[in-house]
Amino acid sequence: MAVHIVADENIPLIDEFFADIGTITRVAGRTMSAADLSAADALLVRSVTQVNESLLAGSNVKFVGTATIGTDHVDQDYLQQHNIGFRSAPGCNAQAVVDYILSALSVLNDSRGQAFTDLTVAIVGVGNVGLLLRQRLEEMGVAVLAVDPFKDPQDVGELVSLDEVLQADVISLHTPLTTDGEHATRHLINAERLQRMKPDACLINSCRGAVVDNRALQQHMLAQPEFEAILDVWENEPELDLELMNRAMLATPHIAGYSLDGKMRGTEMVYQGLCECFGVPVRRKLAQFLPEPGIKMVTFTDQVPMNQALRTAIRAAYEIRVDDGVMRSAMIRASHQGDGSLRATFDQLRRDYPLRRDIPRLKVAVPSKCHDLQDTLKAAGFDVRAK
Ligand SMILES: NC(=O)c1ccc[n+]([C@@H]2O[C@H](COP(=O)([O-])OP(=O)(O)OC[C@H]3O[C@@H](n4cnc5c(N)ncnc54)[C@H](O)[C@@H]3O)[C@@H](O)[C@H]2O)c1
Ligand SMILES: O=C(O)[C@H](O)[C@H](O)COP(=O)(O)O
Repeated sequence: MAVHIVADENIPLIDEFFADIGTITRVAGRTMSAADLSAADALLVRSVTQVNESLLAGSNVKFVGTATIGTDHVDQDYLQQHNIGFRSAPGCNAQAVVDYILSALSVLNDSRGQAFTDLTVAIVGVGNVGLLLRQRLEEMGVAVLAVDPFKDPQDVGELVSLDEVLQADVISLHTPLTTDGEHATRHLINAERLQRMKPDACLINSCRGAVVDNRALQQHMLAQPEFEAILDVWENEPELDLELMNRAMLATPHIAGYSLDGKMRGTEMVYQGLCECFGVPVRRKLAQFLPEPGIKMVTFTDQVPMNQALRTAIRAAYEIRVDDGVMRSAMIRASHQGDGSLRATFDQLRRDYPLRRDIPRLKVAVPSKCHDLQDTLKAAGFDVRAK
């Protein structure tokens, strides 16, 4: 049976994984409509497509795959009620988000003349991303506080209350966006909780924009000039609050998870789900398509101070300041153009995002006598070679 697949044009390796399963139609994810699905058996999306009754009613879609970690754009109850198979890509780009946070912390440290180990970092949500971040930071010697009402400390390490977490130097958000129940995360960080943070705390949001009340954050930063925000995600994307962007220490267009490795892993995971749903054998594996990294090795030839070596290695793998600079200049240009330019520019920055690889793909050569440096770089996830 040939499966007709409608796929977001921004999902990589669609032909490589799916061409021998059926026919493929690529459409723009942001503007996908019910008309695009008239002949579809399977739908593959990213986070910018709202998958709900108004998209699916009247279609013959039997499987929906989202090549993303987040699932807040998918009405899973509707899928279940209509017997439509579903697969997301849990953890696919967790490593890329952790790399983003490490690069962000290295910039924060530079601006404050601090080392990684001078900070207490709070992690809100200890799932795939939060737990990997916790492991990396703790092994690097950073003090970590974590909160997660749905997790057992036996599985994810010690947990504290949200009140305690708000006292950390850095608060990094890693929850899904949820709107129901006692622990709903929409506006989890609101004016009152911002008030309870240290005046010079740094809030990092790389999960979903609406987990933070963006207006309250902007006002808080106006009143507390020492407070820093590092923002990858924005309330009402692709709308962007330019005022908030201008106040943020680092601003990026929802690309924390955009490593090649993470995106391709996402495609492989939905491919496996689609094969299972349609009873097709799994013939393709990510390793067939993942290229070798361009930068082969970073070499430290002599004793380098720990913080400097960490910063150099992290930024050789991922330099957040480049993404920040590209976004600011594009958005400022767009703000002088007509209606809709900011939205279009936000999406364009994401569509044309340059190639980036995960930290574990970068080899780092360290003199064999520098044991502490070797250990710390391994803890940060690098492929360390003693020489
Ligand atoms: N910016 C990006 O490019 C990017 C990339 C990947 C993921 N994300 C986002 O990051 C989120 C986290 O990713 P993940 O893979 O770790 O998801 P996950 O589902 O594995 O983990 C989320 C964790 O948050 C916890 N949680 C839920 N409500 C909470 C609350 N009120 N307080 C504290 N913890 C709470 C859950 O129990 C869970 O452990 C995703 O949902 C996605 O929206 C963004
Ligand atoms: O949820 C995720 O996996 C990430 O937010 C992902 O990077 C979103 O990317 P998009 O689907 O919007 O391209």
